[in-house]
Amino acid sequence: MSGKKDETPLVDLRCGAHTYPDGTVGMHDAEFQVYPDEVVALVGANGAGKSTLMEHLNATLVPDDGELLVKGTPIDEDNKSLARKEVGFVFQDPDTQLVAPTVLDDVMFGLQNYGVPDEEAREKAKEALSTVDAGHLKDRIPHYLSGGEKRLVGLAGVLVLDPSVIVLDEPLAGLDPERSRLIIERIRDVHEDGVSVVLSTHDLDFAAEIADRVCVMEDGNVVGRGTPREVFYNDGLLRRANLHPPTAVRVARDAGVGKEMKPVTEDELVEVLEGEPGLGMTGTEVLQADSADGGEDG
Ligand SMILES: Nc1ncnc2c1ncn2[C@@H]1O[C@H](COP(=O)(O)OP(=O)(O)OP(=O)(O)O)[C@@H](O)[C@H]1O
Repeated sequence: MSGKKDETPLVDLRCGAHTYPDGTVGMHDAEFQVYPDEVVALVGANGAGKSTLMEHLNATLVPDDGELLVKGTPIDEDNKSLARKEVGFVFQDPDTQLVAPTVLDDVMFGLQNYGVPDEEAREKAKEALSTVDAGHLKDRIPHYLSGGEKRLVGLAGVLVLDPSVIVLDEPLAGLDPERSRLIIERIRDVHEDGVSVVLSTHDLDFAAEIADRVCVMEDGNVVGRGTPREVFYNDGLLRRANLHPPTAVRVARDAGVGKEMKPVTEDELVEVLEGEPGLGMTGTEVLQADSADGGEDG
């Protein structure tokens, strides 16, 4: 398990239950913490409760019973703005977030809501856009941007508020490999700048590559958590949650290697395979052969 437990969490959610207005229980008996300086991946099958949990982290949703603490402060009706300020949410559907006539106006919007004067807001918004390599988009109409561009602008709109935590719902959904790579790099930059990141994903290769901790959800509950190595080599847990292990785990097993190191990423797998005498293929060749076979996705 990750050694974060002694630190005070930035966000501490205890949710007895969350019931939607139509009576569907979206989440129950769940606890979830976000610690300083970490990337947490939330994984689980469709309908497992990932979005429901994430929307509790900035008090967009509130538990029927339970509580949310942000930096140790309990959040209630009167101080939800603290949760919104500290925990920035980047929606899966970027159109939900982009409302202003231009990209720059959009990124300025949150700051103006907090009473930041226009000129200062404009400068900060430009800075946030360049942080995510989207400065060139500032005069565009948000609605007409590509999916990847919208995702970057959504990220800038959240970063400009200087949050402690950003929450990204399926940040790679619908993106081509190049755009995905760009978003992954930006997430890494944000993390290096000291912001903790929570993201949900169906792509376990991505989770293995980016996360310090992985939390597994099933049927509205967090049923397992640990480092990527702990979670992705836990067959019983993955089966229970209807998940398939990441590519590196499957290939290592098929090749009968890596029992000590337990590779979870492509780079770790290559390292293991290249150290393996008499394999007959380099690590890269094995990976190519796996993808030519149409290696099943997580
Ligand atoms: N607005 C809503 N009204 C009623 N039920 C909802 C609502 N939103 C989600 N649910 C239900 O809550 C449960 C958890 O849904 P949630 O969207 O949190 O899952 P998820 O893990 O994010 O799924 P996916 O991977 O498909 O996005 C599901 O049974 C879903 O049908």
